[in-house]
Amino acid sequence: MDEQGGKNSWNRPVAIFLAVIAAVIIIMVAISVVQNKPLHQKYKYGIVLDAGSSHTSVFIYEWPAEKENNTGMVRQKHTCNVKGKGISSYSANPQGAGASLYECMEEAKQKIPAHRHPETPVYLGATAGMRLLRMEDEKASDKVLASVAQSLKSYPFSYRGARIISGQEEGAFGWITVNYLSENLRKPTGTLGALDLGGASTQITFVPQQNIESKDNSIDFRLYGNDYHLYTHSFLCYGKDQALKISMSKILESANEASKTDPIELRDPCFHPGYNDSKTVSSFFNSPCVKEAKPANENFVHVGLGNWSQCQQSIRKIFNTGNCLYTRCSFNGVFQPSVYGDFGAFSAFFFVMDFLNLTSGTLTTTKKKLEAYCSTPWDQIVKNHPQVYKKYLSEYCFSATYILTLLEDGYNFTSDNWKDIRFIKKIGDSDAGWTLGYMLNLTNMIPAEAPDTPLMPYEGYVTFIILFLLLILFLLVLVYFYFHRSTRTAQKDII
Ligand SMILES: Nc1ccn([C@@H]2O[C@H](COP(=O)(O)OP(=O)(O)O)[C@@H](O)[C@H]2O)c(=O)n1
Ligand SMILES: [Ca+2]
Repeated sequence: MDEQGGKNSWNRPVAIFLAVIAAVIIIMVAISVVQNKPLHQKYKYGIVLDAGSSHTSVFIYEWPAEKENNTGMVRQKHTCNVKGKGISSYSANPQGAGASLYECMEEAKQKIPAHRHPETPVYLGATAGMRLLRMEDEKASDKVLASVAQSLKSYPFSYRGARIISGQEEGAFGWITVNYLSENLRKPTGTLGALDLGGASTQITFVPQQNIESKDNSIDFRLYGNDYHLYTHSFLCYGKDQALKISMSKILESANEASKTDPIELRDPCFHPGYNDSKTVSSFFNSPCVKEAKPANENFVHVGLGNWSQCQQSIRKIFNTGNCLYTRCSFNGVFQPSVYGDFGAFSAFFFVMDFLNLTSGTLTTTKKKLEAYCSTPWDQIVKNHPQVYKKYLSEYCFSATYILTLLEDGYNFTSDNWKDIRFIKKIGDSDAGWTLGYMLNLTNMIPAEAPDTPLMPYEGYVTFIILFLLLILFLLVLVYFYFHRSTRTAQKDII
């Protein structure tokens, strides 16, 4: 009887104990399931139009609504290239600028859920093409901006402005984009410098080791708890299309002086041997970047020579490396500290170097390959790339030689730090360029401070909860055995 009664008194606490274990586990599992129930993801959207000198692109960004201020949450959802040339080409027909946006904006309406349209901000930023038009004819540039503004206001989105952004903004927001996307901002060291090459201007932006001696070149940002002191400079007229105009106008001017023929024959080392095309002088002397005297003849014959080293010599003439009033300069008297750290080189830096398979390799091998490419006969080049529009195809030798000269003679990169330049188009899903940084800034999505609690990824969270449950189970089993043993010992003692 005694033994029977002892067993019963031993069973009840065990049953209670097991019930408590079960309840704790059920509660923990329930909490973890509720916590991790894939929330019905609510996305927000933003639209930025990059009105470049050569063309306009529409970028649609999206991000989870609850995670606005977390690193790397905004991603590129869609891009659309506006048909035709850049908005600055509509100076004689401003209405055409607004109308040109129609197809891409209609596409944006399809890509973004309708209930989000009214809250989706849309920004247009115009770069160097419009800076040049404003220099030449401010009224015309105002009309073009008014036309694109009117067009954007006619869509169901939240219109937030159409303006010409400054060269500093273009450089700084390009830097923010690449560092946001590569999540470098959370590390105290090791940011990525940004090199952007457009058609009409080029930007260099990085965190230097030296003092920034001119305040025009300095920008401060507080991001993710760190203060960044950036060097940035934008060279108007040093995009690849304007650089070609400047370089050609210099050769044309001297060819005109030497030539007795009509039309003038322009013998150009930067074009392939066998290249021969009739062109108009006005198509090169139509920019405020060109300062040379315009030859009287309107027509000239453009003849290629395919001589890389002569090509580089002629390009060097557009960089003025004297007259530096600071401790060091890049060119044209512009202060620049020594380049420092890794760089992402995007836009036309990437398009040109990628087309020529020159995105990897040393500076010496890159030069050798380019030399061979430039001396390849034009008919061979055309045969190798039948699908590429001939105007673009003919300019790659010039463009790549210009890129090497800008980086080496202009920005003072050397064979030693050439490897620090990464030619990139995208980081993850998103294009490198100023548009993402511009939107993050205007929507206040660049947090100044680091997040208080670092977010745990979903998989990490689940693993953590499972381990935690196992630990609790283990502890309870231990307690149970301890309790069990002490009960039996107590029973023995009684017996
Ligand atoms: N697939 C592409 C797209 C653009 N590009 C060139 O990239 C440059 C883009 O410049 P952009 O229109 O952004 O001009 P900016 O206003 O930035 O100076 C132009 O020179 C285009 O011709 C290219 O080489 N390949
Ligand atoms: Ca651009």
